[in-house]
Order: sequence, then structure tokens, then C-alpha cells
Amino acid sequence: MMPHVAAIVNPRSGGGRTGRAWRVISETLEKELGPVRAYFTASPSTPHFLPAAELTRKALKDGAQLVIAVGGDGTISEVVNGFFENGAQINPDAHLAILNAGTGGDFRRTFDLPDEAADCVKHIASGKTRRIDIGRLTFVAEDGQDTDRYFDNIASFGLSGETVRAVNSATWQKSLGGNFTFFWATLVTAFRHKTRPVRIVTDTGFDETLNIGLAAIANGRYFGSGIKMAPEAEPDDGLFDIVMMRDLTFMDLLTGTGSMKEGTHIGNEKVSATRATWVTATPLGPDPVLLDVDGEGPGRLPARFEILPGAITLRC
Ligand SMILES: Nc1ncnc2c1ncn2[C@@H]1O[C@H](COP(=O)(O)OP(=O)(O)OP(=O)(O)O)[C@@H](O)[C@H]1O
Repeated sequence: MMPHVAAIVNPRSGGGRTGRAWRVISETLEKELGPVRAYFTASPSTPHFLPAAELTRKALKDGAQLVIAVGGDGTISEVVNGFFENGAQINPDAHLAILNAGTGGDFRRTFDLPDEAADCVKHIASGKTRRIDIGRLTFVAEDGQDTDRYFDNIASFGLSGETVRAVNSATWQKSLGGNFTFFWATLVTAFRHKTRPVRIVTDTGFDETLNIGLAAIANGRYFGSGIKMAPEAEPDDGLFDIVMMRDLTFMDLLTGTGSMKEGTHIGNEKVSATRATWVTATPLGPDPVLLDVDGEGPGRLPARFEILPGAITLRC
């Protein structure tokens, strides 16, 4: 076990820009932090394999005191998963840092972390830390097995879960760029979307069955490339902000139930919001209700979400 700084690098993030820029990024990192051991992710072989999580576990067992996630929101989420094994943290004293190199960059927005790699490195080197909450959810995986995973930012279901699937199955659209693909997927999904009855129960006394269009269990504030879904979420208050949009029509989605970009949808009559430390969501109809967890689509409801207060120390 050698104490060291580890970088978990997804070379495919940001449409492959991270791999191409890695040499320059690593030089900047080493100038500020000293030697950095890089671990490169491999292409996932199954939908459940989280390549960056496995590497993070290895780095922590090898003695990493600081693990830098170099990639997009998907990579950050996988690295967070890698801090845990069999329900416990591998090294509770190790720190997490983010070197944003993806296309969306939603998690960093809650912390006002910079977009540029060189600025990120300065933040990491400053040594400032904040203990943040982490979410854990149990759900039904794509193959029908009950499974669990951790999330740092937002887990949601309904429209967002369908949009993630549409982005992943896009073909020619991807050649027109990430933003176009996301815009196309959102539009197509919104057109096809049907609300689904879901019973939502929390430890704070909320117990309602709603015709869910989109519901978010939020630790951070943003998802979907800058949508301010949970404008008042605090990632260190020990609580989820739960935002539920019900009875949405295609027109609601087109005109906006308030501006979700600005976060003013809270307060709309079709939007409910509450806070809790745990939430269960059970679909009451025959159709699957799909999950989006930190921008990935790992499975569907029923699901249980619980918060782990102050679970990870973030350099930010
Ligand atoms: N070497 C690799 N080759 C192909 N895919 C990879 C590789 N390593 C990781 N992945 C996949 O990359 C995805 C995560 O990408 P990530 O979120 O980091 O970047 P992004 O999509 O560009 O950014 P964002 O999510 O912020 O928009 C995961 O689905 C993961 O399985």
C-alpha cells in the first residue's frame, strides 16, 4: 500500500477529447500535485459493469489518498461507487476530486466548479474540502435482478429514464454531436411519453400515488446538461430534495411547467416537492418506469433511495 494520488481517466468522455488531451492534463496535474498514477477505463462489457468503479476500488486498495475522476458525470458516479465495497467504504479518509472532462458536467454546477481542466487542477490543489452526502438506491436492473448502487447527483425516473435510453440507442444522431443527440432524444421521448401511476412514500410522511411524468431524488441540483431540477438541493444537508412532476402533457413539456432551466418549475400546480432521508417508489401500472441515475440508465422501479449523510470528502 503506497499512499498516492490516483486519476481514474475515461478517455472516451467528452466525445474522446479526454483521451486526446490526457498528456497535457496529466502534466498540469503533476505540476500541482506531484506524481499521479493514472488508471484508464476500458469499454464496458455489460450494462452493469462500471469500469471506473472497479479501477477506483483497486486504486484505494493500492493506497490512494486522493482519487480524481477525470471524465463526465457518468465517470464521477462510477468513481463514487468505487469508494464502496460490500456496503462499506474502502477508505473513509480518502478524498474525491473532479476533473470535469465530459459533455454535460451537471454535478460540478452545484459546486460552481470550473469547466476548464487547468482551473479544475488549481481547485484540487487548493486542498479545500467539503463532506458531501451520497445516495444509495436499490432497484431492478435491466436483467430483472434486484441490485443496488450509489449516486452523487440525481436519480430520477419517468421521462428522464426514457430519454437516457433514447440517447444510448441513437445512431446517426450522434454524428451531429452530444447536444443535438440529447435535444433529439428529449423531443422524441416527450412526444411518445405517457405518465405512469407511481406510489411515492418518504420517511417524512409523504405518501401519495401520482401520475408521474418525471420525478427526481436529488442530492445535487442539475441534470440533463444544465436543467435546474432541484434548485434548492444542498449536497451536505443530509436530505434528498424530491421533485415530482405529474399529469404532464406533451404541451406541458413543450411550453415548460415553468422554466426548468431556471428552476422556476417549483411552485407550478403540477409539481410537488418535499425532503426526506429515504424514499420508496413503486409503480402501480403494468408498464415499466425507467430510471436515470447520474445520467445512466441502469434499470427500473420499484426502487428505494436512502441518503448517506457526509459519506465522502470532496475537494472543491
Ligand atoms: N474506454 C471506454 N470506452 C468506451 N466507453 C467507455 C470507456 N470508459 C468508460 N466508458 C463509458 O463512458 C460512459 C461515461 O461517460 P462520461 O459520463 O464520463 O462522459 P460523457 O458522457 O462525455 O459526459 P457527461 O455524462 O457529463 O455528459 C459510461 O457509460 C462508461 O461505461
